[in-house]
Amino acid sequence: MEMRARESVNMSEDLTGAIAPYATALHDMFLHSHCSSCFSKLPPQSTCVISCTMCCSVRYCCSECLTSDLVVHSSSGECCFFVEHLKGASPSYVIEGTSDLRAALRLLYVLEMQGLASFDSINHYSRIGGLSASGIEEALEEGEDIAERILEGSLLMSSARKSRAQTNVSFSDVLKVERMTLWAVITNSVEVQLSEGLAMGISVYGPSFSWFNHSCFPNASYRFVLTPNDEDCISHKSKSSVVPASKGVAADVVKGANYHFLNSFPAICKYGPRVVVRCTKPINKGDEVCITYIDLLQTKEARQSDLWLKYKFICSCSRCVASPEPYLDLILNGHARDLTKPEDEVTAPTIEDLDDALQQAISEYSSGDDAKACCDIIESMLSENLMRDLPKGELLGTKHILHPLHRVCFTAYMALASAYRFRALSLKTGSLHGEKNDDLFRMAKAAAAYSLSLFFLVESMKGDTGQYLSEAKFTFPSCPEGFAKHDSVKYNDFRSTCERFGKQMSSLSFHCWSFLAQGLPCLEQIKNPIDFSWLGTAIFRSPLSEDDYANLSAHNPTSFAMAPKECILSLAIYCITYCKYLTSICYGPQHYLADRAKDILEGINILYDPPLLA
Ligand SMILES: C[S@@+](CC[C@H](N)C(=O)[O-])C[C@H]1O[C@@H](n2cnc3c(N)ncnc32)[C@H](O)[C@@H]1O
Repeated sequence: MEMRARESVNMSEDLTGAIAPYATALHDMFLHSHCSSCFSKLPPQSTCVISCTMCCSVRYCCSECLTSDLVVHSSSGECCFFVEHLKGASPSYVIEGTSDLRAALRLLYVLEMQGLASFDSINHYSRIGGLSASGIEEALEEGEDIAERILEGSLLMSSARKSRAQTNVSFSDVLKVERMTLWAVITNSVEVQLSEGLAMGISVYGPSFSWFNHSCFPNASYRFVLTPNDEDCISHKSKSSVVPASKGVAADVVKGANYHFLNSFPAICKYGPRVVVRCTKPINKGDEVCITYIDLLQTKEARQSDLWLKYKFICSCSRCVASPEPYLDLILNGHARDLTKPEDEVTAPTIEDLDDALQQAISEYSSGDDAKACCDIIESMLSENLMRDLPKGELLGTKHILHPLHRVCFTAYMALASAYRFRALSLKTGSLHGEKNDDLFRMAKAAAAYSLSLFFLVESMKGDTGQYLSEAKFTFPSCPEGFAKHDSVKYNDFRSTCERFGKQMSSLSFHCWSFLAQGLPCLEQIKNPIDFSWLGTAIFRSPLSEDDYANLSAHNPTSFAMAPKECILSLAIYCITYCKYLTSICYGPQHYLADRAKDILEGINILYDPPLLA
């Protein structure tokens, strides 16, 4: 099954209304801090918070949430699972959490109540409640962690369902239904990210969301909204702009799964996160609408491996089948590196070694909060291996050479920008005197420098847009503020705004780069963050014309009118404004990120007289 546009749509329009979930489950770590019905944060020590008296494992923010959820919680077997069966679960369930299993218990219960968990649909179509459960045989045959999770999870589900309290529903003795439901949850559920930016739990939606396929070059995104608190963010769209379609034999499934019936399904989850799909590119009538299931800034190999590991399918989207490989993938593969170094200096295993070291540093940082150790490890790795502006002779003795545009660099910059920001924030919470103040400034400066490197790395990946950064002027008062107010942005507006933004960023960065990179050995090697000409013309088309470069170079940082401090402030303003613009395109102008950007910009404006924002 797939979803196609019923009509032509502009970029940044909601394609669906707010779709209610079939089943949701908070991740284990949020069970005590968030409401299991509506996912909202529970007020600390509030007398209004109510727990399930049987298992004491789930909590609710109010009696309405308790009433709306308690039947599903107890009748699905989730309550019994907490009381009797969790202690029998293997360490993998205890460590990785039980949200998939609990969502599967809940899903199976609601489908059974609607008569939608039929053996026919499961056996003939490999579907349950219209949701695809294909790939389960491959998952079980491979016998890896995922197979263990399905086998053990379905046993736990079955025993919890058998010991649940009163139920009139007859359920099967065999484990097939439990297995299929758990697999349908694993492959159709989405991580719910709300305003905290954390993944709070998972949600499974019906066909109106679950039939959107994946593409590594998607034309739609999705956002979550909580009702009734998030009324502003809810899409009031009455008629969906997408319709289900099917290819070949799957045509039977539309009839079998009975889409219209499934979508008139009463909202079992009265509250809980709704999902809204929004287009991020102009879409023509009849085009397939796709979202992404994975991180797209990865090589084709890594993307395919992610999709296989989690969903057991091989992606056949336009980016994956393109020949020759798209420029973005060439860069992510690090193929560009062979332009300036001896071929045998970079071999796959050395890159893998660096990748392993990098992943280890990142996981130590994310699990142990040791941001300093993470920065030290990654920076020494980059300093030793980065090949930038080094005389050719020096390359010969180097064991590993890392191209600055290699994906390892990309991940390293991302981790460093985050770790330095974390360190700056941690210092900010302490007292701000003497050296601490200097440290805070150094950390914030380093975070900005790595974020900027990241920005230019990403810019350089847009090789197909050629003269991307040239031409237009970007003056702050006329920047995308106006566009962001509208729900729908025209593609040409978007392109010209991006061009203006890129041009202005290049110019400002050129003038404050040496100041930002000072004291960071791996960035000090990069003399000019916007000059990627050393990649060679075969792969890289310069973002700026030779005249542009000449004009920029004519001003050296000392003769440039703006002091680095002012440059950095302007850079920050452009970035936040741009972030607000992109957020409004992908998630709508009411999204919490757009609000946060607005607050920061207003905060900056208050400090200036006359105001920076006209
Ligand atoms: C959430 S469902 C999407 C709807 C699905 N096509 C259906 O018929 O119900 C996910 C499944 O769709 C298929 N799928 C999604 N995107 C795909 C892609 N880009 N290439 C191949 N198969 C894809 C895979 O079988 C995957 O497990």
